[in-house]
Amino acid sequence: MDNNSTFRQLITRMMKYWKMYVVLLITTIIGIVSDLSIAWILSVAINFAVDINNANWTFFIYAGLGLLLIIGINSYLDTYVKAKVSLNVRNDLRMELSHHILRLPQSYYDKHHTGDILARFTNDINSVGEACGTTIMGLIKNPLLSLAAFIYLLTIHWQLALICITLGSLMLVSGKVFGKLMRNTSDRLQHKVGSSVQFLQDICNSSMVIKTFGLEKKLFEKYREKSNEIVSLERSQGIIFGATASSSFIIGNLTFLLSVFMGSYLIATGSVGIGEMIAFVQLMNYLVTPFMGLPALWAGMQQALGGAQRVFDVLSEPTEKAQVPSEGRSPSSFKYLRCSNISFSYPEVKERNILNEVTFTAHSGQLIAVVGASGGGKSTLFKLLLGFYQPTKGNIQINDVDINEMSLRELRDYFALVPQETQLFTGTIRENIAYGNNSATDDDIIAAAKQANAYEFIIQLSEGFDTQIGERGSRLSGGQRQRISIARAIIRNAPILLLDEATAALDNESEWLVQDAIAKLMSDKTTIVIAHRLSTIQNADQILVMESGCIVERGNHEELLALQGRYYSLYEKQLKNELPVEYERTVL
Ligand SMILES: Nc1ncnc2c1ncn2[C@@H]1O[C@H](COP(=O)(O)OP(=O)(O)OP(=O)(O)O)[C@@H](O)[C@H]1O
Repeated sequence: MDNNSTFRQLITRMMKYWKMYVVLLITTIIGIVSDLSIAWILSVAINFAVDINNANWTFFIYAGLGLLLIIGINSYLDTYVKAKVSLNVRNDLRMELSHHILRLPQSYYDKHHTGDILARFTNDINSVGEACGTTIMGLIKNPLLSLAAFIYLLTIHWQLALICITLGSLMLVSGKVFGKLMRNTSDRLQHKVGSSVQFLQDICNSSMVIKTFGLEKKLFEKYREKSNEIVSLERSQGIIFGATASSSFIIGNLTFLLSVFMGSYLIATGSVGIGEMIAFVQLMNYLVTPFMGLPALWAGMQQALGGAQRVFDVLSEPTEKAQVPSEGRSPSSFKYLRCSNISFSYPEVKERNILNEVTFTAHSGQLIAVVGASGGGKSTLFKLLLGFYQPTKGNIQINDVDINEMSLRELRDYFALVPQETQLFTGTIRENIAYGNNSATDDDIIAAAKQANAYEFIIQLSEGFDTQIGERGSRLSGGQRQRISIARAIIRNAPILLLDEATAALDNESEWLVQDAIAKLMSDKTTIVIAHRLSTIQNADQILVMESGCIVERGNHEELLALQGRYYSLYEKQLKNELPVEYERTVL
């Protein structure tokens, strides 16, 4: 995305507040007229002072006081509206970005670090907001003020005005050069800041591993390196800002001094009066100061455009497939799910097939177990069922409908998911269970908690269902987290349960509670389970053994044992020293 297109996109968002910008244009014009009026009043006052008999002091005092009042009100309005427009644009971008990222495909999250997305939400949006208020209005006001001052100067002494404007324009050249440098540095800086936020996020998410493995020193050194890179870029930015400011200062003040010297000469030769000359000097101030500010404003704008580009880059990422209009199919009428010859490779590694000609059918009420070595493609199969990715070959049907013909919402309404790593949200237990079903009542939440064997521990907590569970449920034990996750799936009451069995071992009591909760959840549901403990799936109607993306064996427990193949050796290896535990379920 180039600068122009980024700017166009930004303007589109700003135009929503065109009325505020009209107010700002008016306050800008009033500001400019007030500034020039001060110069005019100065010249009149000095002339009065020189020619005391002609003085109309009453007019002078009223004009001065009136002007001060106008400037005061105008500057309040100007500052307030600029702040308001900034915060509105910031808020709109935050809303737009959050709405968009919630709809981005899973492939986006597989590719991007969340820290990077968070940096766009904070640093980038803030700098864009600033640019939409103070910076852009400065870029409009400064040239206008300079132009108005210049025109006024022309009326006083046009030759002198032309000399001054020629010198002053040199500042624009410096602004252009330094603005470009600033944009480059700021892009690199934003990138580094994003990467350091990612790193910090990883640190915060892994505090227990860091402490246990004694990684504090190593990670601190790594962070120091990242921080040093940021410091070095910020230093470059400081140098560019400094060079911009000092070149503007030198050129501006040279122009100013020149005008003072030449003005003194003109007074001495009687070409202009003292009043006019004072006005001239004041006007030079209005000509030069805005000019001096322009390069820094321009650099700030470039920096903000860099941030805006990073925000728009995310916004231009395509969201999940366009919603197919819902046919009103009801998940409760579920009869079967069929995968027919599905193959799949991830977009980044197209040449590697993760799933190969996978075919199976799950009829209503059945328990299908998927087992096999790590990396065999079991979780990928779930991602396809949930419509996170599309198969590269073959199709998936629910009842008689290809899932591609359903809206994603319609498709996902068929499923409840219990992921391997419980994904809970910061908030209360009540909120976390209720995420499973928007229309859940308090009674539903309590019933789900009871069914998930979570009720007992919840009511023992001081705040009960209103207990805050901490970041991703960090204030709960592993087993408690799993039971909340199961309660969330229970309350969803979807016909198909996708269960990715947790690999983390729990103590016997906790393990029993979790397995009992899962068994209750599975009763009267169609369940597809990724099983890591073969002891839990001996009741399964069909067990699919996956290896390198292919189903290499299928059948029930007894049939597969009798085959004496892959499943048999897995079972032998795993169950030699394990007590068999089975999920009990009610088959419809
Ligand atoms: N987003 C991704 N992009 C590219 N490759 C991926 C992605 N996710 C998984 N893979 C690869 O796909 C293969 C199958 O992964 P998958 O997670 O489906 O295996 P699995 O059978 O569920 O493993 P486990 O039992 O360890 O959870 C692996 O080799 C993995 O490296």
